[in-house]
Amino acid sequence: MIRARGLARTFTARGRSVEAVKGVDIEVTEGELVGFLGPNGAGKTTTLRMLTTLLRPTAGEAQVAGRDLLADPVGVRRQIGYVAQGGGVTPEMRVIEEIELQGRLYGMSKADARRRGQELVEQLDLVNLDQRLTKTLSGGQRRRMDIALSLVHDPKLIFFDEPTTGLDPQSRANLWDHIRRLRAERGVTLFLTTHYLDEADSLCDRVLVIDNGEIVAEGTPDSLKARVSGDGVTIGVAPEFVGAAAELAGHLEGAHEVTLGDDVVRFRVPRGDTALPELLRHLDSQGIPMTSMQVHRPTLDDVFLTLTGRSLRDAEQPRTHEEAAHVA
Ligand SMILES: Nc1ncnc2c1ncn2[C@@H]1O[C@H](COP(=O)(O)OP(=O)(O)OP(=O)(O)O)[C@@H](O)[C@H]1O
Repeated sequence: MIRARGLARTFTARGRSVEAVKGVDIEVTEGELVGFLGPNGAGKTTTLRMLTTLLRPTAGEAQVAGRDLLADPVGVRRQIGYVAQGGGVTPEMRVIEEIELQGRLYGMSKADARRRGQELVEQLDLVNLDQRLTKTLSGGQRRRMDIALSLVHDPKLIFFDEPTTGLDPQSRANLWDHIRRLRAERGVTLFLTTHYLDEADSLCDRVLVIDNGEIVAEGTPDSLKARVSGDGVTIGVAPEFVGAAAELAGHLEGAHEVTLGDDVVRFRVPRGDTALPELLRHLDSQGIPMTSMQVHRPTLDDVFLTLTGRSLRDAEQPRTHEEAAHVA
């Protein structure tokens, strides 16, 4: 569905060059739900805008939905849907009118646009909202309408730019359900950007991690997490036993990163669930009581930390609006 090679974009802002995307390769197969994860300013939106023909790459090439991005941008546009961040709608228009208008813009007859509008309001749970003015919709309802708009021409590939940014947890969960259903019921391929770790983890089949314009990792959320060297284990022991307990922990197979606290020992092992009983036996045999234990499975944040030395949360940088305003 998507095959990009060496896709790059450099911006020139006030004589300064910003390499927003530094030659990325992207492969997405039909029916996949792929997440593009990275901190603010990593290059996600720029990549998405290139793949959706809104921005011309400085270098590279891509096939998107079977069309050549550079040679046939109009063909690409016909095949894809794009749900932008806060896409523009007419505030004084009713939801159904907005969707029907979109159908008309795609060349549908009035009757076809009406039929399609009905289908989509049903599909996206907008039936009771279809006569509302678009400006009165809540954030989550608005996102559902944006999705309906992007689906009017029945695209097989849909791009979402940060679909749930700014939504409360309940609306986010609701939107995830809609996104999952889109894939299950319509078999569409989905490519979304996000800086939410939980979104990438629970929604996406596969995740591409981008940092500073480069893809630093890719794989299923589980395989990425498996690359982090093991589970994090924290055990509690009385302060006088910390040294001895750390020594025992350090001898477990594959144990590393052993650190000592006042009354805790932390370490990593390939499998926390099998290492803990073994450690418990060793502690018992030395008469050391364990007061607490915790196994922390690696998260995508641990993946990012391992790859870049920074936490994804710490890596969040405020966007340089000033730069964006001065594109040469
Ligand atoms: N029009 C522009 N002119 C100059 N620099 C730009 C422009 N657009 C983006 N950039 C810069 O390119 C880099 C990547 O930006 P991009 O918007 O692609 O990041 P992002 O990962 O989508 O971030 P966010 O999560 O904030 O949307 C940033 O350093 C940004 O400041």
